[in-house]
Amino acid sequence: NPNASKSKAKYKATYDYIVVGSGPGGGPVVANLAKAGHTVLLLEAGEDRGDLVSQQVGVLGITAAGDPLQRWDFFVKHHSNETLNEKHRLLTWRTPNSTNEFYVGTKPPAGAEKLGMYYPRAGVLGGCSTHNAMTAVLPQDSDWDLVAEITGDESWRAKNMRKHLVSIEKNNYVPPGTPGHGFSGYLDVSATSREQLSYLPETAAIFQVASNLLNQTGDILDTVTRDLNNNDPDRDQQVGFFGYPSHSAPGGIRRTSRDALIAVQNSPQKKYLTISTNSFVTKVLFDKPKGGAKPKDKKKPRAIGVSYLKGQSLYSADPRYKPSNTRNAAKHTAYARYSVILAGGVFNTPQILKLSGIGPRSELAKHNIPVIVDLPGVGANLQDNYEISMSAATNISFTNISPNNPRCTYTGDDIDPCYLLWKQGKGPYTYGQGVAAALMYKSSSASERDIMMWGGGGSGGRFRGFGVANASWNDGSMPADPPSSFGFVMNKMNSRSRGKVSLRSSRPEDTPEIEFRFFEGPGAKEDLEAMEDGINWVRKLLYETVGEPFAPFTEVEPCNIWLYGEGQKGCDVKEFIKAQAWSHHATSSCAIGGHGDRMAVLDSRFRVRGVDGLRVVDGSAFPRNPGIFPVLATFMLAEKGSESILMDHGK
Ligand SMILES: Cc1cc2nc3c(=O)[nH]c(=O)nc-3n(C[C@H](O)[C@H](O)[C@H](O)COP(=O)(O)OP(=O)(O)OC[C@H]3O[C@@H](n4cnc5c(N)ncnc54)[C@H](O)[C@@H]3O)c2cc1C
Repeated sequence: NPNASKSKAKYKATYDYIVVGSGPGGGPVVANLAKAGHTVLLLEAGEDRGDLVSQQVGVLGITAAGDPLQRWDFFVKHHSNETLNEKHRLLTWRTPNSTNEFYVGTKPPAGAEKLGMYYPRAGVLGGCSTHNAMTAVLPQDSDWDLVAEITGDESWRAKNMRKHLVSIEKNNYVPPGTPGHGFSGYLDVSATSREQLSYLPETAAIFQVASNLLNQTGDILDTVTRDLNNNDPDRDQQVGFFGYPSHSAPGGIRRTSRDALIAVQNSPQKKYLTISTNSFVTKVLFDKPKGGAKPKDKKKPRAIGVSYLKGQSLYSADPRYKPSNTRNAAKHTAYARYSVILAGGVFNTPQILKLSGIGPRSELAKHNIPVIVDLPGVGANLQDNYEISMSAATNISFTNISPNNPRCTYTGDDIDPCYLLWKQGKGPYTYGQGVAAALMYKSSSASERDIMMWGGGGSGGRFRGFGVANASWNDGSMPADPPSSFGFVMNKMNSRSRGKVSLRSSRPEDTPEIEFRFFEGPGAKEDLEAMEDGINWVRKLLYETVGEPFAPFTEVEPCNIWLYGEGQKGCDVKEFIKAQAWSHHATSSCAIGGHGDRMAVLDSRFRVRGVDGLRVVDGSAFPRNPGIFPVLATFMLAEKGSESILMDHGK
């Protein structure tokens, strides 16, 4: 870089690269840059809470997700239509006069402030990989191929992207040497086993019928070990049951992007790595060079560093936040010789860009933010998977015949018998996933499998979305499922809604406004039909195919007999899906796009358009929400991003 020595003198730049955020996008980039011998500063707003049991035991993710030491609370709108938003039974309100901070439901107490739908995120070292459900499923090949098609950059083709899985994966469930998998990377990937399902005889019996209904032959205990991430050319057409893969090591130990950083800290390259936690980035700093290396660069502003605040709980999504935290925080600046890389996640990366003057001109003007680049795509194109649950009460109870099946408290302490067993390498927490198998389904008009279902007997299908911790739930519209119930939760991939992330204010500590626009715009009808198709398939399975001893069934979801009465009169499945669907796999708010696309925020090498020295490498970069679960794709994207940065180093 011809400007490097000049910049160094002028700005006392101490790092080659600055990376903001340490989730599956940022964490591996930091590690790769340090491994390549470049000095790198990681600025992470949260703390390192790798010491917490809830981060170590994979199935305690839900405990970690509710923990004020780790969580960031966002409240979002599913729809632009407020009447529809108010129908969701998990709508959340702030209750200033109650012992609980929040109320969840549709009949709030007087004076409660409507917040929106709860949307969990993690504000800690390792980002959401420290508390997510660890489901590690590859995106469809067409998701990668799409990037190649819209940008003309053939390196994004699925057949090339697979090498990034191979390089990071430490696979624990296929025979060593299986093509298309890696066995010595930092990211353990394990899958559920036949043993796990064999302890659940009634669930296994229904799964067997479901498997046969999808023309899968063979014993269900064998089919639930199939590799969901296989390298077959027709993988994205394959339906039926598979093992449920998760980013965890044998014994149910969670693996995260934090592990990539720890590996560097334990290596000779640690001298290149500076991790600064409790460091909340507020703005990217730009230089407007008088003359660039090439004439075409002349007018491009260059990112030279960032401003950040140092201190704990500086973002209002942090439940421990107080305005005085931000007021009292020390202000810092750091400079980068080569590049600043934003990886703050799908909500924060567009927020940081906009606060820095990169975004839609009119929105920046509204908040009196000087425009560096008018980039209308920043915060647009927000996408997510839809989720809905389906379940029915059966005639019998579901059992668990495992010799190690105590009643788990999910507290991860010495009163939790499952944690005590886990420490000995036994019991349900060692499985890595609470569910025994993944079921892939292709709705009738889809060209590839487009739905994943997971669940089972007893608690199966009981998940209805995320509720914020410390809330009262006194809305009678959601009676508990009977213990005899069986069901699935459905994830619909590649949903066609396009939402947005906009600034609420120019204060960095304020969370942005997030509107998903579920089932709005082109493709909404097809998405609804696909989800209804999935529900109808489950109904066919339960009410027409599974017989004794389970029948008769009583529908719990979607057409709840307690809500709709005998015959479920008045229950419109599509209306139910529209009102009650939820999501938590958001991506694509700063998307890669082609040269002629004015909504493209990034080029295919992750460079922010219109400026130099600035990239985005996190879930917000995907032009299309990848597959059913985004995290494995984001880990791979981080490898691709690292490759681009290293190839361009010094250019
Ligand atoms: C409860 C839950 C369950 C999930 N389950 C699954 C699953 O099973 N499978 C799956 O595929 N996906 C799952 N996901 C989604 C998945 O974990 C995310 O898509 C993924 O972690 C996104 O990675 P990221 O790097 O883009 O962002 P994140 O993981 O969100 O990381 C962003 C990081 O940036 C930091 N940061 C943000 N702003 C700033 C700032 N201004 N300054 C400094 N640091 C900042 C944050 O603290 C955070 O550490 C789940 C998510 C949640 C919340």
